Amino acid sequence: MSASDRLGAQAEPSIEGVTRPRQQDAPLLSARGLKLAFGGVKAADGIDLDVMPGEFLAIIGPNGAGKTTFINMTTGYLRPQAGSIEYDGQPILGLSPRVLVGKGIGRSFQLPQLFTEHTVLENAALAIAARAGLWSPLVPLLRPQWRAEAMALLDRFGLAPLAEVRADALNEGARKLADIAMAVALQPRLILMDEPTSGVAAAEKMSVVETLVRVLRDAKVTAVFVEHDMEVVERFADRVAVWSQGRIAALGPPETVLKDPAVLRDVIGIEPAHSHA
Ligand SMILES: Nc1ncnc2c1ncn2[C@@H]1O[C@H](COP(=O)(O)OP(=O)(O)OP(=O)(O)O)[C@@H](O)[C@H]1O
Repeated sequence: MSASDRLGAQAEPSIEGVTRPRQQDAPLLSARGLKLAFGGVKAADGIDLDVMPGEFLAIIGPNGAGKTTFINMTTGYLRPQAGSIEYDGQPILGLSPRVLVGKGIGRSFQLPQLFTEHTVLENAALAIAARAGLWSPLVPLLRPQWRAEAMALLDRFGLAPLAEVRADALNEGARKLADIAMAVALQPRLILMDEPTSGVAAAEKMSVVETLVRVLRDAKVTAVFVEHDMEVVERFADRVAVWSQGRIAALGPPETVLKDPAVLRDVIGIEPAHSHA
């Protein structure tokens, strides 16, 4: 998918639906019995998951476990063969990514989807213009209010000093933040992030995560993120879901799940020190 597909897909203005009262403790996202097989590969084999408003839920698991498939199903890029997904109490299966963005479901990608020949500021302004339902490579920066909003957005992500830098000249940490800033420009209530720290140098990884967590918490955005770095999971996730062969093998707070001997062995690759042979 190209960067322009991404914004093109998000450019349609949202239609305000009738919101019905929700219980305080109702999940924002609720998946039940999701199944999807590619040939003989079961990428989802009965996924049940509730994500509560305001929580940060990390998804961990080995390569090929079906983590990205879950994000693709939730954001309208893949349709499961069985099961249901509700967002804010409403069924969303079959809705396009564009419609889901309008409903407040944002996403960032493993490989950032930026307009590489444009500056960071232009990228942000384009996302803001897309939210307004307008699309033109030139119009956004001609509108002073979009430029001002784009600068304010970049400032929240600590990217203001890089506003005039072309996206293809950014290091990976800044690129990831710029990508997430574009998703935040679309004002999501829920964001799904596929490996927000992959490729980011170890020295800057924590500051990248601290920045994005601060911005998302300030904006009261609920987050689901795929993560391979257990230190990041431990520090920033409220709960962890462990994916294994298309199923959720464990779910709970990091302090519990990351001590589970099976998780240590199968996901993190550490043999537990004391086993009951
Ligand atoms: N569009 C597709 N067509 C065919 N097979 C697919 C497709 N998408 C995913 N798969 C397969 O489904 C399985 C789960 O893939 P998925 O990308 O969801 O795993 P993952 O847990 O995100 O892995 P990774 O950590 O490597 O990104 C893999 O075996 C993958 O090859």
